[in-house]
Amino acid sequence: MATVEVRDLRKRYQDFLALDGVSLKAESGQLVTLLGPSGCGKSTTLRCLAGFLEPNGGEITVEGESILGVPANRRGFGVVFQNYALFPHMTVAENIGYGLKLQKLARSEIETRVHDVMKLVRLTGLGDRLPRQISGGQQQRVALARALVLKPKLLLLDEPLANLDARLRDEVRWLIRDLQQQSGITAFYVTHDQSEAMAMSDMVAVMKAGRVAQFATPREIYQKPVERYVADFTGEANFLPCQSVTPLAEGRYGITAAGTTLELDGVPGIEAGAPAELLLRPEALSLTSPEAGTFRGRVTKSAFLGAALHCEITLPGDSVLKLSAEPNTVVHTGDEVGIDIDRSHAWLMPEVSP
Ligand SMILES: Nc1ncnc2c1ncn2[C@@H]1O[C@H](COP(=O)(O)OP(=O)(O)OP(=O)(O)O)[C@@H](O)[C@H]1O
Repeated sequence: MATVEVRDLRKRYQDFLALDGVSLKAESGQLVTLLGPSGCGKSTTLRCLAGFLEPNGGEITVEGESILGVPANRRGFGVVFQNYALFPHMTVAENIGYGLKLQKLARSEIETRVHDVMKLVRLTGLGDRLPRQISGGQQQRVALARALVLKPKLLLLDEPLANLDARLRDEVRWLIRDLQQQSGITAFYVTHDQSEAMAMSDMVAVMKAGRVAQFATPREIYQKPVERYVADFTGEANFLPCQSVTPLAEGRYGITAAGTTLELDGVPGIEAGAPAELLLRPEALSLTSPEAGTFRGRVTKSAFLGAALHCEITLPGDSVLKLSAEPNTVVHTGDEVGIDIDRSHAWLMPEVSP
């Protein structure tokens, strides 16, 4: 169990600044996800944590003690990567027990621990197979077992599900989360998959070009993003430009958007008249009659998707809202409709340059 803190981490590759002041913290027993598009610095951050890369600035502490300068093999961390890197000539059990053998533990203890961890990751019965004789999902579970058997202080996972098909991803994802929670181990998890991040994490760091755009719980990241970049990266989103913004209280605003005046919550500190936009997640929107809606617009697209009817409504000023309606709703292209919004799911954000 360990509290891990990363403060103002900087890493330069030749003249390219890959990390430009990354700060985040994992409380003991938490799973913290680094989420972001390719190239934003997720793996670089994880490699600095693992000790494979030396940062150019900043600090990493475990239980308040700096670990910079401690070699990777002395950190006591478990590492699982997307390419499992199993030893091809060793059996599953030998792969899992390899680290314990290096620690020169007694054979009987190695056997017990390997047996226990194989049960935990549901590999019982496969101990004598070679890596090429088991499936991709099973190989990834071997990699996980190999890390867990060492009872690491910290588990570092870099896109561990990337090579698995959709069904296996789901299965291994829940297995990782279950094991991490049961063992109470602190973990950092790298992914570019938003749903994976939302489902598994205690905290999410959304990364943008070598920085952390927002560090918060999955719920906060989704419902209260600090800017469009975060909102876009964490799920379906509609954005409506605001014509006027008036701060009413800390984090509370009066706004006008698409001809409608509203009062709602948003990112604290937006100034009167500053450029701002309204985030409306699809589930915040429902169709109603033109007279009853918060907004009024015309249906420009509708498609039956089975569980829902997907609709696109164009508002005055040409903004488009996408929403899911009840599947038996009858609407036609060109119909005038009203849109009701659930204010608790509407959120005002400052317009930030990309
Ligand atoms: N050894 C290196 N030399 C030079 N540039 C590098 C090196 N490793 C990474 N970079 C660059 O640093 C940036 C961050 O890379 P990093 O691997 O941390 O990104 P990432 O968010 O993990 O991306 P991905 O999801 O594609 O793995 C990228 O622009 C990458 O091209």
